[in-house]
This record gives sequence, structure tokens and C-alpha cells, in this order.
Amino acid sequence: MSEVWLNKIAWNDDGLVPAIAQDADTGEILMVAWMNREALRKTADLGEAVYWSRSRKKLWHKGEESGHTQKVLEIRTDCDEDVILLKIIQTGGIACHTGRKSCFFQKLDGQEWATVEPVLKDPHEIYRK
Ligand SMILES: N=c1c2ncn([C@@H]3O[C@H](COP(=O)(O)OP(=O)(O)OP(=O)(O)O)[C@@H](O)[C@H]3O)c2ncn1[C@@H]1O[C@H](COP(=O)(O)O)[C@@H](O)[C@H]1O
Ligand SMILES: [Mg+2]
Ligand SMILES: [Zn+2]
Repeated sequence: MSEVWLNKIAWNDDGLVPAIAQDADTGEILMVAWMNREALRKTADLGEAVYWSRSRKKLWHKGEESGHTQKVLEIRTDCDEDVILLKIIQTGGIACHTGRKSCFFQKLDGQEWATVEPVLKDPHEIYRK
């Protein structure tokens, strides 16, 4: 198989690489998750973000439950090929399972982490649990 492009990635000891999802329009960082080989291959094939869930130990097609899929416009890696950057369009405008746009909603304020982004939708309405 011609998977030279996948061999180039510096997979960690668990066979994973961190993947950053960035809003293709605004440049905002929406989330960071993990990919294994299969996840990256599927992401490229599908044109939608597929991660590896470390706790659930399975491929995770982002949005499979919430509908908040991520359309992938571009896949990049960095100079030493140990991180993946996805330029995406976020379906529903919500990447985070807390109902916020971005997972990066906590900001250091002195000695405390302050929540600085609004919940756009109640997670109980997004997830049936
Ligand atoms: N939807 C999310 C979600 N969205 C963004 N993120 C971020 O992505 C990171 C995923 O990396 P991890 O390896 O820590 O993921 P994980 O711990 O294996 O995932 P969970 O066990 O938390 O589900 C998290 O740390 C969050 O910052 C999410 N992490 C988990 N989920 C869960 O994924 C499931 C499916 O959600 P949808 O994909 O939106 O349908 C639901 O159960 C959600 O709770
Ligand atoms: Mg987690
Ligand atoms: Zn989140």
C-alpha cells in the first residue's frame, strides 16, 4: 500500500499523534484530540475529522452523537511531523461537548482558571445522557 505519507508521522509510543482542530475561517483553536494511523487515514478519506478516543479506545468520528461534525479543508503536519493540524468548518458552531464553541474556554486569571466563553447549547440537549 502506498502509505508513505502515514509513515512520515512521528507516532508516539501509543501509536498516537495530537491533532489540533482550527477554525478554517477565523484561525481559532477549537479542540485538541488524538489520532492513530487509522483515524488519520479515515479523516483524509472522509474529509471529516476522525479521532482516536483514548478512554473509549475506539475510533471517534467527531459528531457521531452530537451531529457536530468537522469538515476538513486542509490537513497539515509540523516540521518534525509530531502534530497534526486540521483546518476545519465546525458544524453547528460547537466543537466542545460542554456546549461551547471551543474547548479552550478556561483562562488563567491570577491564580485561578476563569471560564471566559459562553455555553451556546445545553449539553443535555446535545447528548442524551
Ligand atoms: N464530544 C466530545 C468532545 N468534543 C471535544 N472534545 C475534546 O477532545 C478531547 C479528546 O481527547 P481525549 O483523548 O481526552 O478523549 P477521550 O477522553 O478519550 O474522550 P471521552 O472519554 O471524554 O469521550 C477532549 O479532551 C476534549 O477536550 C471532546 N471529548 C469528548 N467528547 C465525547 O465524545 C462523545 C461523542 O461526542 P460527539 O463526537 O460530539 O458526537 C461524547 O461522549 C462526548 O462527551
Ligand atoms: Mg478526555
Ligand atoms: Zn471540550
